[in-house]
Amino acid sequence: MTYDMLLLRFGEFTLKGKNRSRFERSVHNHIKSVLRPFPKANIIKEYGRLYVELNGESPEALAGALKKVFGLVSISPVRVCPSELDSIIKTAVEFVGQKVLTKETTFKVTARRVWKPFPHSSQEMNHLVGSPLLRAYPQLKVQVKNPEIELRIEIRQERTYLFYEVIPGVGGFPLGTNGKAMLLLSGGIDSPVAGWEAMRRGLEIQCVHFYSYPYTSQLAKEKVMELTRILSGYAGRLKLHLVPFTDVQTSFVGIGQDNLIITLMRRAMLRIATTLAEKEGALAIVTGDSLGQVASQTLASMNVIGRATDLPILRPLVTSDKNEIIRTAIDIGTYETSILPYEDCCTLFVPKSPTTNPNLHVVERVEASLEHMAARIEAAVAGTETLIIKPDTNISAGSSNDDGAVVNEDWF
Ligand SMILES: Nc1ncnc2c1ncn2[C@@H]1O[C@H](COP(=O)(O)OP(=O)(O)OP(=O)(O)O)[C@@H](O)[C@H]1O
Repeated sequence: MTYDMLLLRFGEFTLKGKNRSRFERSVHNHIKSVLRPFPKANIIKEYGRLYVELNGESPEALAGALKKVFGLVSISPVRVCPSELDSIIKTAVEFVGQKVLTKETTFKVTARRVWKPFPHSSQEMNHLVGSPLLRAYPQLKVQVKNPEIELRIEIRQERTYLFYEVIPGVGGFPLGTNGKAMLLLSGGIDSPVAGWEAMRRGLEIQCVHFYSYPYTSQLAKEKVMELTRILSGYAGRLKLHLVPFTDVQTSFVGIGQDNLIITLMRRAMLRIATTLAEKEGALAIVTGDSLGQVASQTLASMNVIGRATDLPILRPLVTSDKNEIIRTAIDIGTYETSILPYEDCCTLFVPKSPTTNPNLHVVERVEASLEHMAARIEAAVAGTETLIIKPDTNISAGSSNDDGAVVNEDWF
C-alpha cells in the first residue's frame, strides 16, 4: 500500500486555549526526538495540525515510534491529492485497487467536508466516490455496518486525505506540560509503570533510586539504569539520581523496632527525595504504590509514611490491579528488565511480619531517638550521583561503578 503521509490527531486541549503554543511546542519536540532514527521523515505543521511526510520511510515503523508521543490520540497513514472532485475519484480508485479484493468485499465510503467552499457535501461525496469504485471493482459490495473496507476521505482546503486506518496513540498530555516530579524508582515492576503513567499525564519526571552497597550489587544498580534508559525512550533523556542509602538504612537495624523498619525507611526516602525535589524545582513525588499490595501500602501505612513530606505524593497505580500493571509494563517495555532477580534495598533487613498499621506518634518517637539521623540524610543527599540517561546510553559500558561515579561524558 502506498501512503504519502501520516496524519496525527491530538486531544482537544492541545488545539485550544492559552496553553496551545506550549503544548504544540512540546509535542513537536517529542515527535522530532522519536523520529530521529527516520531521517527521511519530515514533520509539517499546517492549520494547527501535524503531519509526517514519509518520503519512503515505513508507515508502520513510524507509527510504532509515534506511539511513544504523549498527547497523540491517533495516527492515520494517508494518501493525499488536490481537493478537486476528479482528482479525489482518481486517487480513490487507485488507492482501493491496491487492496486485495475478494469476491464479495464489503465496503463503504465515509467522506468529511471540512473545507466548506468545496462544492459537494459529505453525503454527496460518499456517492460521487462510491459509484466509480463499484464500477471499477465489481467484487465490492456496499455495507454500511462494519464493512471490511471503510475508505475515509477528509476534504480540506490545502489538500484531501484518503485513509482506512485510525491507529490509537497513547493519549494523555504532551510531555512536561503539567510540571515536574521526582519518581521513586525501585527495580520492581510497579514504579517504572507509575513513572510512565506520570509522564503520560504531562509530568516531566526525574528518577531517584536508593541503593545500599555492599548489600545491593552493581547489577541491581545497572538494572535501574536500564529501566531509566527504557523510560527515556518516552522522554528523550532522563535524570537518574542514585542515592547511597546504606548508612541511613542500617541505622534502623538492631534498635528493637523491626516491625517498623519499612515505615522508617520509606519516610527517610521521602525526606531525601524532598530535598532533591527542592533542588531540582520539582513539585511532587511519584511512587509505584498500589493500595493493599504489601504492608507498606495499606492506607494506614501510606498515611504515616506520607507525612514525612510536605510535597504531594502521586500514586498513579493506587487503584490498579497487579495484572493491569503487568500488562502496561509489558506494553511499555519495562517488564523483562523488572523481573531480573537483582535485589532491591527494600528487601533487606525486612522482618517476617512488618506492621500494616503503624502509629505515627510511635514512629516519630523512634525517629527522634535515632542519633545523627539528620546528618545521615544530609550525607545521603550530598553523596547522590546524578546521571543523564538517553535511549542510546550504553549502560554496562559507561556505567558508574561501586567505587564512585564514572559517568560517560557522552551522556550530557
Ligand atoms: N530502592 C528504591 N529506590 C527508590 N524508590 C523505591 C525503592 N524501593 C521502593 N521504592 C518506592 O516505593 C514504592 C513501593 O515499593 P515496594 O517495594 O514496597 O513495592 P512494590 O509494589 O514492589 O513496588 P515496585 O514494583 O515499584 O518495586 C515503589 O513503587 C517505589 O516507588
